[in-house]
Amino acid sequence: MFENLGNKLQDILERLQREKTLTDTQVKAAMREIRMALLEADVNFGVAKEFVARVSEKAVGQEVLGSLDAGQMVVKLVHDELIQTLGGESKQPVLKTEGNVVFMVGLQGAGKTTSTGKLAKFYKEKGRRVLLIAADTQRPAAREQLRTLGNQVGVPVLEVANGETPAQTRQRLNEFQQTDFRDLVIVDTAGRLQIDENLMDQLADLQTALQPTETLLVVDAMTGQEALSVAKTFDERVNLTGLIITKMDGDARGGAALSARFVTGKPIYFAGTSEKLTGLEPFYPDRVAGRILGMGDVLGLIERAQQADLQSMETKKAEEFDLEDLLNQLRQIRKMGPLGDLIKLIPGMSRALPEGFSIDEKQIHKIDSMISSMTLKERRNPKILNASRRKRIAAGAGTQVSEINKLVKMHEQMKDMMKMLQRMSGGKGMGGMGKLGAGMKGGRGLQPSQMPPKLPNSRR
Ligand SMILES: Nc1nc2c(ncn2[C@@H]2O[C@H](COP(=O)(O)OP(=O)(O)OP(=O)(O)O)[C@@H](O)[C@H]2O)c(=O)[nH]1
Repeated sequence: MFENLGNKLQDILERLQREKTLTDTQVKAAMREIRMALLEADVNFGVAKEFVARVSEKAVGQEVLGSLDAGQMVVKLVHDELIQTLGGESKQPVLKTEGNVVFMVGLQGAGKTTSTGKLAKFYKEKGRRVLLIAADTQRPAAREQLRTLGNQVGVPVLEVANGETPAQTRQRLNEFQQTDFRDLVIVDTAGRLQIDENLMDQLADLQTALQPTETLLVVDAMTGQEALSVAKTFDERVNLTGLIITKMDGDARGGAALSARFVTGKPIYFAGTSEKLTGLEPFYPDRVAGRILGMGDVLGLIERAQQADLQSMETKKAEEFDLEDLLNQLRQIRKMGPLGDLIKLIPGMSRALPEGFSIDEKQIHKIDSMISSMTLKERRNPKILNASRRKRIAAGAGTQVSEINKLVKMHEQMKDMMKMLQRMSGGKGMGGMGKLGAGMKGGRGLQPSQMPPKLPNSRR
């Protein structure tokens, strides 16, 4: 997601940065290109127009033209404007101590049921007592899907029976609460392929009965900004409070996320980043803007590392990090999401990597079998592997010698990455990184003032 847009914006901005000073004509030309790049990424026309108008206006107002670091100032303006377009400050549902009811609405296939399961996991891990309600009576399989997700997360699921009235559902919820009190109830409602009156009536009735404190529209990023066209109708009938954008891990162009705030007027609370239950992240406009401009997302990386509970990394020094550790960590990291995504969170990496770069998950399996075919001594110091050992290990793992060579190289790169992270944590290992994250304005991400001085070098 955002890869094409990011590359284009970075190219335009890099060109500006190479100039000593900027003329009015240069800035205007760049703004036209930015607008084109946004439109090609399927961003709403009005959003693209306003985006460029605001950056241009500020560029004039701040007397960028003629100033010495004009290019860098434009980068900052674009970065700031991206943050604003994505919603400005990160917003999250405000939960009370008890009595929280979250309604999940959206079109069929948007990812409602999956996101309901993910939210249950997210909040359960925050100490909430969650109950799920499977209210999708249109599609019996959806109730079964939610039951399975509930089992996986370890939260109960109350299933709405066919023909049950909203008042009866309320009654059953009250009875449930008396025997097994829950402070957060998440309701997976019925979806349709298209908006239909009957569905809206049903949702509105259920809403009146259950009185949700949050009503979240789930939208599919792969559908592009078109996915947002339903928001108005949903909002008119059930008063949306926020959005969840799913399938941000796909190759969607970014139009939905970038247009969402402008088109719907609602904040994006969460982004779905995989099919797995762990694939849900609170949405941070500043971090996403940083990723689009190739500035990475160090805080996102730290959070994932912490969640993966990378115990040995806490104490290991980068130089000591060997293939045995890599094997253990890979098994942990795989729980956290695709490695290709993690690497792109490192500042500068999205530009440094070859176009279309991705890590095949099968590749990770292969790495696992390659390391498993080595002796402990070799895992500790892979540089001792001579040609014949590399050949035998490759055969044992069902792969080529070139793959073993790549693995040894990747190990070195990982050590470099760790060195960088450890330097940032003041040499305290990954354990210290949490303190760094917490120290950064409530861990909300890099602020514009903390931007790297230049955009990372392109693939020149
Ligand atoms: N890659 C990816 N796939 C997702 C994500 N969220 C949901 N999906 C997939 O999208 C498909 C549809 O998801 P569901 O949760 O069944 O959709 P729904 O909106 O509940 O659909 P109905 O119950 O039919 O209304 C499933 O295959 C999910 O695994 C995501 O963030 N990333």
